[in-house]
Amino acid sequence: MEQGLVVTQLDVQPGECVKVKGKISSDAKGFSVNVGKDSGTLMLHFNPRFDCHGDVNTVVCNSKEDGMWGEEDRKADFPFQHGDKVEICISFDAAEVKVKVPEVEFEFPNRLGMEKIQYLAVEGDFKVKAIKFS
Ligand SMILES: CCCO[C@@H]1O[C@H](CO)[C@@H](O[C@@H]2O[C@H](CO)[C@H](O)[C@H](OCc3cn(Cc4ccccc4)nn3)[C@H]2O)[C@H](O)[C@H]1NC(C)=O
Repeated sequence: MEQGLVVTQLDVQPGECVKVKGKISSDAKGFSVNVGKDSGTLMLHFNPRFDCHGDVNTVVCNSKEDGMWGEEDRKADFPFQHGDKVEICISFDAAEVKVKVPEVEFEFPNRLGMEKIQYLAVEGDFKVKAIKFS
């Protein structure tokens, strides 16, 4: 599998936005957008699953602390289709992380109380076209 996009040395503050624009593969099984301190300490692992890990058309969110996954949070909405071009906007504050996609806004607790995003990684069946910080 191709290595996805990884961006380090970021300094994204509360209220600011990380925008990831890209295209979901036409045969996607799943993809993930990860933000946090580094690969082992994630504020949010945002993982739309078309058909993987036993899930079908399910968004799974989680955190990771010192390399250990937290408790998964499965969302009710699945606003993605194979081949979609999407823009995913992630912002946060002391209490929660928000993930805005067309038509739906997902929320996830800022379990680790992280005060900045230093790391972004996009993995799986998603071709990144652009990223923007605003
Ligand atoms: C019921 C007992 C077993 O539970 C299962 O345990 C699996 C292993 O921990 C859970 O799957 C893991 O869930 C994590 C989030 O909680 C992550 O999603 C783990 O994947 C990390 C990962 C990303 N990637 C790159 C990637 C990303 C997207 C598509 C393709 C590759 N490779 N591995 C993924 O392997 C999976 O979500 C979990 N299922 C349930 C229902 O709890």
